[in-house]
Amino acid sequence: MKLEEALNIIKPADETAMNQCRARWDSIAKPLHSLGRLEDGIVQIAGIAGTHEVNLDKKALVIMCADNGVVEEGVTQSGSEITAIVSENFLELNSCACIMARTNGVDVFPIDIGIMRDTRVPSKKIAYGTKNMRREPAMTRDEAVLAIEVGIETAFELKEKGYRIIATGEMGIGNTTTSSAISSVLLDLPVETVTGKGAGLSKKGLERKITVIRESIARHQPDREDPIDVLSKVGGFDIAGLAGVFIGGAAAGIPVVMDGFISTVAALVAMRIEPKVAEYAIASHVSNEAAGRLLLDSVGAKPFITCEMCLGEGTGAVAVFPLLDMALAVYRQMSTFEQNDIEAYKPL
Ligand SMILES: Cc1cc2ncn([C@H]3O[C@H](COP(=O)(O)O)[C@@H](O)[C@H]3O)c2cc1C
Ligand SMILES: O=C(O)c1cccnc1
Repeated sequence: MKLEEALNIIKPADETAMNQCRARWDSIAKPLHSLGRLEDGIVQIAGIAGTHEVNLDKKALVIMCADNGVVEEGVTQSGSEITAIVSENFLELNSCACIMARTNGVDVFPIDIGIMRDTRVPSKKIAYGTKNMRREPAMTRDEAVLAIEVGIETAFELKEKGYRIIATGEMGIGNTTTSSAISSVLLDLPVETVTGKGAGLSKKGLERKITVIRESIARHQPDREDPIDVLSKVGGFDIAGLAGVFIGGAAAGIPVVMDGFISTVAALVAMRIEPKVAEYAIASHVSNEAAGRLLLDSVGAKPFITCEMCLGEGTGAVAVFPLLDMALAVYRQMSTFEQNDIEAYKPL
């Protein structure tokens, strides 16, 4: 599906379903709103799915895998070759996110959207890695749109297969550099405020990373009002693909869970392209990366957990599934005030 077409079919979340869901929570024999954000999460999902009969039986984790040309500037501790190795490990479920997913009955879908070599990972490759953004734009505008459309297509495919919720993850050495560049431009914040150590860097390495991001932004002058311009000049295929998953989820009526720093940057890009996407994106945790909290605040999303995680791959997104499952079990099974012959609390 084309980007324009997807944007055109995004509807606001279903108010009736949300009100019915809220009424059910308020009828359950417990203090009002005492499961806090867990209740809000189920209400949000009801609005997205368009029914108060929330069902999260089938869950997917999409991991967009891609390389970043800017790695040749020494902004990471490990080399680009790690992207392909870790991405192929996803196929054997041999990664932190995959093990967490398997523990929770979540199916994993890694996608090679731009790894720099051919891999065994199912391919929707746009190119063999992006260009080095310090020297030239990371990708063309057409490539950025194509990568977004890969994500849109993926969300629709998963909906078609019966999945009820999608967790987002990524694998791409160098993608905290691109994420910081996008954050700095879209949030209009100094590079040093939104840049951290990523998968690990010395103090000197962090200084170099900040300089490289500053130089890349100065060279290309991405237009803050045009998120696709920003994505194509200083972004990556993984982030573009995930932005597409957020847009596709909104268009298909399926909730999409943000993971940490990189995934939330992708959600921010998607929301800047179409603000209605925010209603379909669910926060999970607060990344320990420098801009983790800042980004969540900027997209107006409240996380369920704070575990000081900063791993990526979708680990944080998958970590909230057991919480949502427990909330949903209470929502479905718990008896009401009326059944217990207790006078209901009145909403204030
Ligand atoms: C072995 C390994 C496994 C990973 N799994 C996720 N990441 C995480 O680290 C990368 C971003 O950090 P940076 O921008 O510093 O490269 C991403 O691939 C992210 O998913 C990993 C990183 C490594 C090294
Ligand atoms: O929060 C994240 O997503 C993250 C942070 C550092 C490295 N990789 C991922």
